[in-house]
Amino acid sequence: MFEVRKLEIERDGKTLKYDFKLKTGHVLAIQGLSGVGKSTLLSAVAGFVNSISGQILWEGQTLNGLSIDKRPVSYLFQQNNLFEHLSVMTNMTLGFGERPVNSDLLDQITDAAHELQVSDQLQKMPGALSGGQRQRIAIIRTMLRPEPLVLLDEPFAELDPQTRLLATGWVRKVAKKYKKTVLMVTHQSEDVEQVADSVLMLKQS
Ligand SMILES: Nc1ncnc2c1ncn2[C@@H]1O[C@H](COP(=O)(O)OP(=O)(O)OP(=O)(O)O)[C@@H](O)[C@H]1O
Repeated sequence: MFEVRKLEIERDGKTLKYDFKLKTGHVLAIQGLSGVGKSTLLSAVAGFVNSISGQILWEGQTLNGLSIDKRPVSYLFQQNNLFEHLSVMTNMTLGFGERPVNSDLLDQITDAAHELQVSDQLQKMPGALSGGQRQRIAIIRTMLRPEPLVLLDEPFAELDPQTRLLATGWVRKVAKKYKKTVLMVTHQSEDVEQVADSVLMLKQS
């Protein structure tokens, strides 16, 4: 179980409040108006933003006070997900610990890249990719990393409708296969239907 219990965060002179539970292995879509605090919630779960009160709990253990690198979290930011000085393939394999990476992981990356139609991009530098290609690379890396809790901030924003359908289907499939617990910010109701088990609608308090 993932639980956010009476969490309060001060931002921009406002107090943002969160309180919800999500079953392990479920995908939650987070929606709400611009500025309501969707990205702030993901940042707090990852440990980039501190709360003034409340708890974030994963499998009964509090994450409050744990440093960013100790949290069981894989995070796709809204922007800047790739290191520009490293090839796409090296970017893909960051965060998996062992070097050289094992052949199972390479197979998973190759299969995912094929499915999301970015196989031809793996040997390039990130600067040579389109926004939508970068986004698919970042989605693959975030989903395949070993951490059980996945945070996706508008992961499909730069994709055309057809590619979006491909990517949403893939995210759902991988989330279920590897029992990932996913918090996904999205403005699109199609994404919610394709990927999510439930919806959290944030409102200004
Ligand atoms: N780095 C920051 N420092 C201070 N305040 C911030 C920061 N980032 C966001 N805020 C403020 O926190 C509040 C919530 O912002 P947040 O980015 O979480 O909203 P959001 O729901 O994700 O919006 P959007 O849909 O536009 O991405 C807003 O009032 C915003 O101005």
